[in-house]
Amino acid sequence: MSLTLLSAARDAAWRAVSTAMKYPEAEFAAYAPTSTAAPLSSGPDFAQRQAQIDAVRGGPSQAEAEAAPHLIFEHIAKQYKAASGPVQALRDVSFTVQRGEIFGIIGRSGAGKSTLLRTINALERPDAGSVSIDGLRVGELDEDALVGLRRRIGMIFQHFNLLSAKTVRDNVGLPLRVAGVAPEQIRSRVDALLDLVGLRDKAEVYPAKLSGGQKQRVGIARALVHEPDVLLCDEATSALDPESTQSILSLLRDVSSKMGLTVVLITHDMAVIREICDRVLVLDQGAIVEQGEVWKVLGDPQAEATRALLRPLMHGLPPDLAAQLVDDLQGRPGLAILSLHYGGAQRPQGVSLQELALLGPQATLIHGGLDRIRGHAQGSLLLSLPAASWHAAKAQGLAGADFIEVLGYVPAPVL
Ligand SMILES: Nc1ncnc2c1ncn2[C@@H]1O[C@H](COP(=O)(O)OP(=O)(O)OP(=O)(O)O)[C@@H](O)[C@H]1O
Repeated sequence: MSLTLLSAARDAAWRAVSTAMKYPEAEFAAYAPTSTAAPLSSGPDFAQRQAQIDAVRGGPSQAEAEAAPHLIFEHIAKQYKAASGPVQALRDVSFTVQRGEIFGIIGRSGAGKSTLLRTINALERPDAGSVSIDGLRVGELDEDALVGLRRRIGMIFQHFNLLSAKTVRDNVGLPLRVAGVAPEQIRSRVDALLDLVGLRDKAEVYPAKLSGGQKQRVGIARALVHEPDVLLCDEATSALDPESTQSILSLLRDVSSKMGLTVVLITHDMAVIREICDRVLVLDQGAIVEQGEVWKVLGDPQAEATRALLRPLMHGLPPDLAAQLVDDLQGRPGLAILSLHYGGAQRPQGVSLQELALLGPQATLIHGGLDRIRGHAQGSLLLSLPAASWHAAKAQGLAGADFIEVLGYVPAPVL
């Protein structure tokens, strides 16, 4: 087949893929052939391009490259024109993501998460500001360079976006086939990826016969076919049950560390952030309201939006128990109900029972719990105890807690 014919055949295959998929061509543009690039064999063309640029510029030292952020967002703004008027989806958003980190973006519905995520692979163009990847400004890349860039950025979706008429093997291999990779290379790369995601035995199965978790594993394998160095996850576990969510999150963590992938994920579920992310950024109405290491943000949330998103994870007092405690307090003068809060900053090893013992033998643990986030113990414990022992314990410190809230106290009668 002549070169022109090969290129025309690939164009046709590409058009068939985008039509069959029924979502924007741009989303699958990583599969499209470039007008100038040779068929992809295996090489990371984006990395090569970067290496060439580095060579011309004198190149960063390895230490500099490791310390330099992988992704840089500078003053991103985006406004949509809706029927009801303009919608400001992003406002002056600036942050960085380090190479190899798992970075979470959380916010309520409509906060701007998808818009922000899609600026990374130029599925959305900001009105102002810039996104840089390895020092290259995404907004300045031409179409061919964008195709190269998108091959370095894998993406997985909430609803998996698999082709129902293709087997697992063909779904995973499709981007390579469209990019013109030789069949035997496709086969060996797909086999390796199916091994990685634990689906080798499902290679010839159609998506309809897979569970949600298995479909997302196929989505992950497909996102990794071009050996990307960035993986974008768009609510990747929102359609999954808790058990599948756990297994997909641990697969992502595994893949990220094995392949040195930078992962950027968006979610509205703080449990996902707690489970997998190194750092988190909280978006509210298009603006950053908080960001930092996950254990710090979760242990001491500053913004109301963060607190609202955290509420489902709090070991809060169930309403029926609260009512019972009030009744209980009425008849027990001298009793106090305390909530001991642990933010985790000083406590990588957990909470010592010796410290809790300072509260005395009559202290009763009523409710609560601790989580461990990146080695930091966080949570709260609700206790009842005679106020006198609380005062004694206070004199010796806070029984290990970062702060203690007195929820109720019935003064003892004056004799
Ligand atoms: N194509 C569009 N046209 C008009 N408005 C849009 C468009 N895309 C997004 N928006 C609006 O921009 C705002 C941010 O949307 P975006 O999808 O980025 O938020 P999100 O945090 O991802 O929300 P969700 O969690 O519900 O997916 C919302 O108010 C949304 O309605």
